[in-house]
This record gives sequence, C-alpha cells and structure tokens, in this order.
Amino acid sequence: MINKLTVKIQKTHAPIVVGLDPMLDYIPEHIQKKAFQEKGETLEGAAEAIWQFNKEIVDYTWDLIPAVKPQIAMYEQFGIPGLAAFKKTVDYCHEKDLVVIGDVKRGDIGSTSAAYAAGHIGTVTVGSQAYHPFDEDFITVNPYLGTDGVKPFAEVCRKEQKGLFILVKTSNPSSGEFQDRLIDGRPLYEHVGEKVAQWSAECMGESYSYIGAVVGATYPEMGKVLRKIMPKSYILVPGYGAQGGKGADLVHFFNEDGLGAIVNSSRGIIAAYKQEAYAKFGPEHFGEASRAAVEDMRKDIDGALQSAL
Ligand SMILES: O=C(O)c1cc(=O)[nH]c(=O)n1[C@@H]1O[C@H](COP(=O)(O)O)[C@@H](O)[C@H]1O
Repeated sequence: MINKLTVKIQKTHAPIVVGLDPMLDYIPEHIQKKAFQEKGETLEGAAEAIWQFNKEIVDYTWDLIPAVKPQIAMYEQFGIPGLAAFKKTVDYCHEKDLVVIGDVKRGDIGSTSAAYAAGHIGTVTVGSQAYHPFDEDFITVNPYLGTDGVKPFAEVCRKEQKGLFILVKTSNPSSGEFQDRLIDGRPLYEHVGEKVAQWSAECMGESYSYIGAVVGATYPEMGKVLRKIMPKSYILVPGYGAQGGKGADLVHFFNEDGLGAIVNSSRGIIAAYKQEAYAKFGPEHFGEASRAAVEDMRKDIDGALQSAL
C-alpha cells in the first residue's frame, strides 16, 4: 500500500490528503434538508447527510489526489448510523481507487491493539468465514503504551500490506505539554521518532516503510529534525490551512526525492465554500469549491517544493 501511495503522489503531483471530517455545521443546508426529509431529524438523517456530503466532495476531488483521511470521531458521534456512513465512505473511496487513511488513533495493551488492528486493517474470522470489517489502507496509531501496544498493528500490516501513521509530534497547541518534555536531554517526540524509525526499518516497502509518522504542520522546525531521524518513514502532516500551516513551512518534511510527506487538510477543503476565497461557488456548489481549494493547495505545496529544490 505504501508503494501505491508513492505512485499516486508521483502521478498527481499532489502530496495531499483530503480530510473527510464532516461536521454537520459544514454540511450545506440543502443536503441536510434532503437527508432529514428522507430519514427524519435522527441519527440516520445525520448519517445520510454526512454520506451525501462526502460523496460529492470525493466526486469533485478524487482525480486530483492520492488519498483521503476520514476522521472516525466525526462519524462515531452519530452512533451506529454514523459508523455505517464511515464504512460507506471508505468503500466509495476504494471504488475511486483512493488510498484511505482511517484516522482512528488507536493503541492499547497488545491483545486489545490486536483487535483494533483486525477490525480496521485486518481480518476477522467468524466460523469458516473471513471478513475485513472496516478495511482502511492505513490507520493512525497512538504509541503511548509502547512497543507491545504497537506491534500487533505492525504485524497485521505485514500480513495484509497495509500501513500505519504513528503519532510523534501532534499539531495542537498543547502538544508540547508532554511531547516536548526533555528526557535524557532530548524531547520525548525525538525518542518516539527514533522508535518509529526502528519499527519502520522492520517493515520496508520498495523505498519507504509502511510504518509512517504523524508530525504537525504547525511545528516545522521539529518536522525538520524528525525528517532526519525517520528517513524511511512517510510523514502525515496535519495542520495545513485551518490550523495555520502553509506550503512554505512544509518543505523540510519532505526528503530530497520530493517524497516522504503527505499533507492533510480537512476543514480547509471540505468547508472551502464557507471561505471568502471560494464564496463565489456558494453552498450549492460546495464540491466545486473543494476542488478549487485542492488545486490551490497543490500549487502552494508544489510551488514551495520546486523553489526549495
Ligand atoms: O492524526 C491526525 O490526523 C492529526 C494529528 C494531529 O497532530 N493533528 C491533527 O489535526 N490531526 C487530525 O487532522 C485533521 C485536521 O483537520 P483540519 O484542521 O480541519 O485540517 C483532524 O482530523 C485531526 O484529528
């Protein structure tokens, strides 16, 4: 799957992930109204609105991008119907040949991590039947419990040709509270980065490992250091757009081959129609606004990379 991601990035010239984080507030009224007419003002109605919204975003952007990242919290908040919309979204993105990164941020003691891994990127067997319940291509993993909490995910990846993005330095304002604490004279995120580099070395694809890292766009200097610590790991870089990250900040997240990082934007793309720059599209044409936002993001990042080379 890591090789597919690389090929798709090279083909699209867009190291971009569209984050499918469909808060109801971002879903235009005409979509909500139709869904509520069909399913009522219920959890099912919310899930239908989410699905219709996602479908249009994907229909307008799939040919420009290598990957999407549905954030499971946005679905889970609507209970079982929300999770069904998550799964429908994953399947539809696969139909469009997109790489799907399930943003699930799991991690627990080994036996529990094994169950999370089976459900999201692996196989469960029921009697004589085998199933791939959620079937994302990559998932995000929280490494706080240490190696035995991460290993079951890596084992499933090896078996199923899937991948991970492990939290190393997150984009949020409080991320330094624990992650920047000095241990033996070095910040915790560097220790985690070194562990990711070790796990990555055991899980190599053609030129990159299928064990990657998450490092926020909001901390470019730390990204530069972590890039060197984890040379064979893809870095998933959230924090572009709505959280303030810009193309020029991101060049050091990439390797000299122009690869090795993939930048996520969620609200900046899916709610583009609400921004002044794309207001001309209006809520009726939110999909076109998202497409224009992806094109601008590609120009911003590609332009920054070209001038850095
Ligand atoms: O793992 C992530 O994707 C993630 C890690 C991180 O450090 N910061 C971060 O924002 N994210 C996720 O990336 C997305 C960012 O959304 P926007 O700020 O709307 O682009 C959300 O789904 C977050 O949960």
